[in-house]
Amino acid sequence: MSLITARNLSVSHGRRLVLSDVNLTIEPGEIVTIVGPNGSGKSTLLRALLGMLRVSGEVTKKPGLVVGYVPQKLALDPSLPMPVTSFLNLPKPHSLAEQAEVLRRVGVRNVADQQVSELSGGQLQRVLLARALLSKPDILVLDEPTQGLDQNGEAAFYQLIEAVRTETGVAVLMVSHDLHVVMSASDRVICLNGHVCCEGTPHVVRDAPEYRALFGQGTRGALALYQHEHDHEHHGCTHDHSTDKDTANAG
Ligand SMILES: Nc1ncnc2c1ncn2[C@@H]1O[C@H](COP(=O)(O)OP(=O)(O)OP(=O)(O)O)[C@@H](O)[C@H]1O
Repeated sequence: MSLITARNLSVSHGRRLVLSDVNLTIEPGEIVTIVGPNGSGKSTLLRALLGMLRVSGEVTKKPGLVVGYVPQKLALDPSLPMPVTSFLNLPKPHSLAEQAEVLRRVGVRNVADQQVSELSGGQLQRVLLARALLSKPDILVLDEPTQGLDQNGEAAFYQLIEAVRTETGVAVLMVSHDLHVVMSASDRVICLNGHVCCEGTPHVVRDAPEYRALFGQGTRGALALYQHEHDHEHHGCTHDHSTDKDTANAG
């Protein structure tokens, strides 16, 4: 059974239609990335899929689905002492051994006693990932998890995500406002601009006219940083939105 299915999903903020008629499914173990310009509705789509917004259409989740959410930013008061080990116990306590194992897994084994507010950007993202993994999720949901990291940091983070997926079989749904390296770490990319412009494997989307109208070809170089081998079937783009080019804005 699919983990999450959206059918004819539309979302309005006030009177403004932000997402219209989105159809998608997330299957167990796959890495799906949503790309699109600023304001194209990526975060709205995530929140709608997570049941945080009123929508029209239908969102179905596998019964008992466990979601590990990795936020874009952490809203912690920096003046409050919060060692990593306490942070990992929110909302549910975990043994020190479990914590040590998951910190090791995400490549920050020595930060347990540090203050969360003193972590570097890359360390913090890994700690947020560790916390999400402690819930043993069926799906990790990440909203622009590498904001503020440089391109190498970004590539390393997505390689880690892929390694975790391979080890645990967790599905991954990520949002990015740009192509960068994230796309090549994905099995499937959904290009969003208020609606699904095109979707498919990274290469299919990269070559799709709808995608190029939004992003041009300037991000090709970043793809070379990290290539992911695809040995499964390619999905074609679903429909032609050549008129999108008139309103395209690379943000
Ligand atoms: N709570 C809200 N109330 C009103 N409008 C909103 C709200 N949240 C988002 N919007 C609007 O909905 C549109 C889509 O926003 P959303 O945050 O989903 O885009 P995004 O693709 O994630 O953008 P970015 O790449 O800049 O993060 C934007 O025009 C935004 O201004």
